[in-house]
Amino acid sequence: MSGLPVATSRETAREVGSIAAAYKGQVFWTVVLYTIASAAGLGAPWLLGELIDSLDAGNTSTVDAIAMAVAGFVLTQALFSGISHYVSSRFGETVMARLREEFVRRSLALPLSTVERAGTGDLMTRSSRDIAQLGQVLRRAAPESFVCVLTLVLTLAALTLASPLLALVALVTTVPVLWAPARWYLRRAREAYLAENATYSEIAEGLAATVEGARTVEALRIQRDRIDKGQAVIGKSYGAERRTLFLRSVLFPSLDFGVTLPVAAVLLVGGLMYAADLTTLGAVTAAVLYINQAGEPMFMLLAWLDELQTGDASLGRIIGVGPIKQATVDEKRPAPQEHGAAVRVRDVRYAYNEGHDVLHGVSLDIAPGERLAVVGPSGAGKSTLGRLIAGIDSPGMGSLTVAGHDLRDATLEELRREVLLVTQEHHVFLGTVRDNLALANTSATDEQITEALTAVDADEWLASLPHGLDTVVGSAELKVEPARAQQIALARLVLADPDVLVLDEATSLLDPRAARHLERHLATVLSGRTVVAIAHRLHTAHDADRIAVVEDGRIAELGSHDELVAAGGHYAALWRSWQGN
Ligand SMILES: Nc1ncnc2c1ncn2[C@@H]1O[C@H](COP(=O)(O)OP(=O)(O)OP(=O)(O)O)[C@@H](O)[C@H]1O
Repeated sequence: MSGLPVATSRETAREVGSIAAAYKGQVFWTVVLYTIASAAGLGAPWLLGELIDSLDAGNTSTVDAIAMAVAGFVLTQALFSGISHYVSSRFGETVMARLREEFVRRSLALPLSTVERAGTGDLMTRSSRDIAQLGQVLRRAAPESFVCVLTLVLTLAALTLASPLLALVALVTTVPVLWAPARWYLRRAREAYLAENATYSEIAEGLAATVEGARTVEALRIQRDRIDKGQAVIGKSYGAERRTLFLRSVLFPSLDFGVTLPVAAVLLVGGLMYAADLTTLGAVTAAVLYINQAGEPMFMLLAWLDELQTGDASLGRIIGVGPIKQATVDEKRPAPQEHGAAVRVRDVRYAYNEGHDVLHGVSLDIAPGERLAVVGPSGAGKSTLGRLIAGIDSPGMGSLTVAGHDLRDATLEELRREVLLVTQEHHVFLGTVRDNLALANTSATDEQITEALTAVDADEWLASLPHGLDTVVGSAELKVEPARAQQIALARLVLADPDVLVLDEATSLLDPRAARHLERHLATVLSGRTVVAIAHRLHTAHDADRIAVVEDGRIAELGSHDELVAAGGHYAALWRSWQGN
């Protein structure tokens, strides 16, 4: 199982840039408000230095005025900090909403085969844990880090004004001590957090598979095996968590040291300077207060770096899900005037695992509106061919077009309009019958939904429901029988009304008589659409315009029922044994 892709650091940086550009106004006001709040915080130490110098000079008349001014600065800082927090939280929530919506769009635009290969656990973890982690970064880490940087720059400027020499002492004792551990940490953190998050996906995937397959696990008595597998993944996750914990346990003590050292150095050098009459007591006091004040943002900034790293890893996982393929107005293809599209398959090869082709150069032309049945032994490659025609997988070699278009270039909307696949697996979502059917066509009226259910012989079932289309289905109490779910899936197909339909054993759960009745009824409703019907029951083949017999990944026979029976090949043998049964 291969996980979904993760965006590179450059791609996440580009995404952050595009978010900042999209919310210029909010970013601007957040910066302005935080700058005012941070600048106001610098007034008090300066004034306290002034106060000490005045008292040192025996002047007490300015004490009240300075105390009032200090109170004014403190109040201004508190007020603007509050407003800044409010503005940045709103900004964070807005961006989160945008990212969540984008994540859903990206996930829905993923090719089914990609989701199948990645497993649902990865998507689930990205949509829950990663989004929550990113929310924490946007709401707190990003604005707080910004405030820390701003406060540090302004504090350094104020410190330089108070005493350039002491500012130099502070810089010399801080930067090298913090630089080395921060650099060491940053070089390792992204990879380590990505690895940690990937293990959460694996845990979720394993749990989801065990829960979904609980019956099979019970039947095969493989509980121990599932538990062992779960524990192995948890062990891996524990290892990944220990790695990030190790990184943090090196970073944080270094930060503590790097923040305390300059205070001691400035006190020492400032004391010596004062003793040598090179500075005033007020300047040393202001310098020490500034450095002390800078300690907290410095420590916080490096601590937030940790959060920013996890946020970066989460953003990479969220936007890495895939680009959103949207047709521009020019690219949009005109809707076909008539239903039914030609399917052209040319020398198509396909392998699930490299080097093991399951289709060995299939070529096939299906005319618009033709019904082609595909028959053949189990494992011959019929479903694989169906998935390729439906655009779920792309051919490894060769070309495949529907109405002249290569499905690889199609947007999700175009794909939906052009070709749909119905297999034996169907899901009935918890909701009303109407909601379940309108999934295929959100603008469908009640009348159209009823007609679609009639087309698949489910009209009597609908009439028997206590609240008709408003009846809620899909929960444990209102479970829909698998055969009924198959009818619902086919009714969705009628509502979606694509040009090409691929039916892979789509009526296999119905009894043969009901299946044949449904297929004939459906054929009338869908007349004119191109249909590829993969079938085990040969009555489907008998009713089709042409039949393709697939054997060992190749088309072994192709022709109408009568032609193939007359030819006396594999199909004729199959038909004889089917009739015998
Ligand atoms: N997801 C997959 N990963 C790997 N191999 C696969 C996968 N799906 C199918 N195969 C293999 O590809 C080959 C063709 O399978 P396919 O399902 O297309 O055959 P089929 O003719 O539809 O069989 P059936 O009638 O049993 O459904 C088989 O050997 C099968 O084991």
